[in-house]
Amino acid sequence: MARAFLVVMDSVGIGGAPDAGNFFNGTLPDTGANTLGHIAQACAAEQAEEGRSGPLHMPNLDRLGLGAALKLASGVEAAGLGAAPQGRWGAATEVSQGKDTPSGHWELAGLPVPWAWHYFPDETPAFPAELSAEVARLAGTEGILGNCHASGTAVIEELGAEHCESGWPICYTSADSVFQIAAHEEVFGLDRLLKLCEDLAPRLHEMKVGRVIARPFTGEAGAFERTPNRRDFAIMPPKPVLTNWVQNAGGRVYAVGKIGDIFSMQGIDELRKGPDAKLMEHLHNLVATAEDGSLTFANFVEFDSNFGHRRDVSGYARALEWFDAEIGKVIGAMREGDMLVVTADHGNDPTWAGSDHTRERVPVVVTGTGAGELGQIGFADVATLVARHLGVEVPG
Ligand SMILES: O=P(O)(O)O[C@H]1O[C@H](CO)[C@@H](O)[C@H]1O
Ligand SMILES: [Mn+2]
Ligand SMILES: [Mn+2]
Repeated sequence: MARAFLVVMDSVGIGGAPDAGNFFNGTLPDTGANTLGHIAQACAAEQAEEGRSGPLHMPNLDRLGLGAALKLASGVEAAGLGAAPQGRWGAATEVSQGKDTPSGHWELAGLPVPWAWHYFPDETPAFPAELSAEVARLAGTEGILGNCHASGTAVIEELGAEHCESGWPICYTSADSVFQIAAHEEVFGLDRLLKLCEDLAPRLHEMKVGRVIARPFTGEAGAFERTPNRRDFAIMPPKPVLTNWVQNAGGRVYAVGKIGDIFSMQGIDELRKGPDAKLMEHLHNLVATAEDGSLTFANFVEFDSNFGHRRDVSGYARALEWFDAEIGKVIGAMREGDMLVVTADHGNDPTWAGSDHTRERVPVVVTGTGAGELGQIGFADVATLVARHLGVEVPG
């Protein structure tokens, strides 16, 4: 019987989005942004040599059609990519009006976002006065810090010491529809931060802000570090998605990584979390143990959070090469009747300006179901591919 493994490489876009000009990093439109293409080109030009060397080495995903998908999406060819595909492969275009994680994942799971997200303006203060006052009231503080667009690592460096002194939460946003709160795990308290985000979330969801994100950090001034206790309080998907379809048909659904948060646990039987290295162990275990009829839906976030937003090209390339080697082992362990789909949710070109996501097409490479070109498809076609493989009905 069939099993499906749907694996999202967070932010591994392949350029070519037809509406990239409507999305921005600061004042620069995303036109021409190409996460995988620009990384591969930098590697080939020996401009990504920290902790690795030479052309981007991703033989396993490339053999399935990763380089072919890149070329189809954006016309870009790069050394190290472009083998003759042995899997099914295509380039997917998003229709949801958001270049963020929930928009991408919901649409991959069959639900294009049916509303316009609320974004906060790139000015200081970024938040309306009543909202800031409400955050302070819920936190039990006299005010908030930040109140601006920021990179999360830069903002704790800048305001962390003041936060430790005053106890005021650091609130910031980005080009995504997010309200993020950074606070020191010991000084402010982790439970208190999580409670604050949870209490605040309904009000922000009402405004169509996609997520309230707790960003705990630790350490001393000058050496603050974020901890893995981040939590996203995301708006609920307004309709059933792939996870629900599979569950309703009697299949077990495993979520690995951020998938639980992104879908507010809708349609999910079991959640396994951790840093990406741990998530890969979970994926290997699930390939060995998941039941017939099951869906394993995994997100690997560190491409995005550790390297894309940080504009670290070498780091991103190292992560891609590690991931490719691990996926090679996953493929080797697959059984008859298994389908593996590897895709992405948006771009985050580390060679681009700013520190935000980039609007791009994404690769869709599939193994276990023969070879051939899927061509230019939509994100939601991924849900259909998986559902059909599992024999699950696609509503609507
Ligand atoms: O800079 P950091 O805090 O990593 O924030 C990033 O993470 C958010 C959620 O993925 C994005 O919207 C971006 O702001
Ligand atoms: Mn993402
Ligand atoms: Mn991100």
